[in-house]
Amino acid sequence: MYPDWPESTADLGPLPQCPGPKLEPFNFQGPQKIEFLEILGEGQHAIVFKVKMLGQIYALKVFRWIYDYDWLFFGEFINRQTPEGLLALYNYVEPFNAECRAFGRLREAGCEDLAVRCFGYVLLDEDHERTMMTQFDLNKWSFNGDIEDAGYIDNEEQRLVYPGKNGRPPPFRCIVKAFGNAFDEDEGDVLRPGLARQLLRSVIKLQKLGILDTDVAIRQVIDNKLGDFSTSITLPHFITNPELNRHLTPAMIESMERQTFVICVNDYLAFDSMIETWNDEYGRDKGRLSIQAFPEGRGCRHKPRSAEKAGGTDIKGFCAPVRS
Ligand SMILES: Nc1ncnc2c1ncn2[C@@H]1O[C@H](COP(=O)(O)OP(=O)(O)OP(=O)(O)O)[C@@H](O)[C@H]1O
Repeated sequence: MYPDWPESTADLGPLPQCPGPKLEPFNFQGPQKIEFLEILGEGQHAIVFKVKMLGQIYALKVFRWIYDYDWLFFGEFINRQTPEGLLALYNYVEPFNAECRAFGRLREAGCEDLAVRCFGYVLLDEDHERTMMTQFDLNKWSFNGDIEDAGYIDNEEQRLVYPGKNGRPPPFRCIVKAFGNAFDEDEGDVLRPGLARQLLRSVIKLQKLGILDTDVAIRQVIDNKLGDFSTSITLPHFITNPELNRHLTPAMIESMERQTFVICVNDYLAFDSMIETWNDEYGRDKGRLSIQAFPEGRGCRHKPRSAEKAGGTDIKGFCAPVRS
């Protein structure tokens, strides 16, 4: 299921292998060569390194092996009996694939300037995996599951749950992005009206391009742009096109229709929430912002909707069918 070890660059095709946008491999113009320089940061889904490749500095996002039951909260629907049931989810909602699809859409639409630039994916070869692990004193648990569960060695090693050929653990999946400055209020970065307006315009444009759930938050801003799409939903997707996944029941489909609406609204609520938080923490010293997605902000005074209030389903997931 995970991409297997390529025998040559000819084995590297666009990913993920499902209908919709895809990301091309990074072109090393020869054998893979990566110089790891430092860790830039980490999040739920990945550890991000500053690297040098072909004489240029990039940010290399190395994805964790997120537990399948955590794939956008779809885990409990995984039909483990058939590889096809798993793939129907994996290709769309597993964080590496979700991010490949969003960047693939930006590229095919000629809108790459809307977000942090992406230069393709990389499957780390064995030598580079060894270098990365030893140079930064990482181990297999550093990448297992999400950031909260990563260190618990009593959990199963997700990387081995779906091994490649001959039972070998599959290669690490990475995405190459432009190296930039992460927004940091502690370093004096200020959320100015111009930046706030630009971010709101980006959310609107991303939705028009069929990229939803873009995790709008100030911590995501790199060089004044959004660029973390590891939980995003890019159309066509089984959430909006249930015919793409024949394992869905009518109750799930009904639930997903409602959730699609909630997710679209939530991108804007997240924007208003970001502004409100900024105003609360820095408004007095650095100037209050009045830019809002909804009239009066926060969805006409509605807070982002919680799971139960959204109709018995989780806000980001679609786990519980509304009627069952
Ligand atoms: N292009 C970049 N240039 C510089 N630093 C970066 C870049 N991309 C990511 N980082 C740093 O790495 C951190 C983690 O990256 P990112 O948000 O993409 O990971 P994630 O696991 O998807 O996060 P989340 O938990 O928010 O989903 C960022 O907060 C930022 O500090």
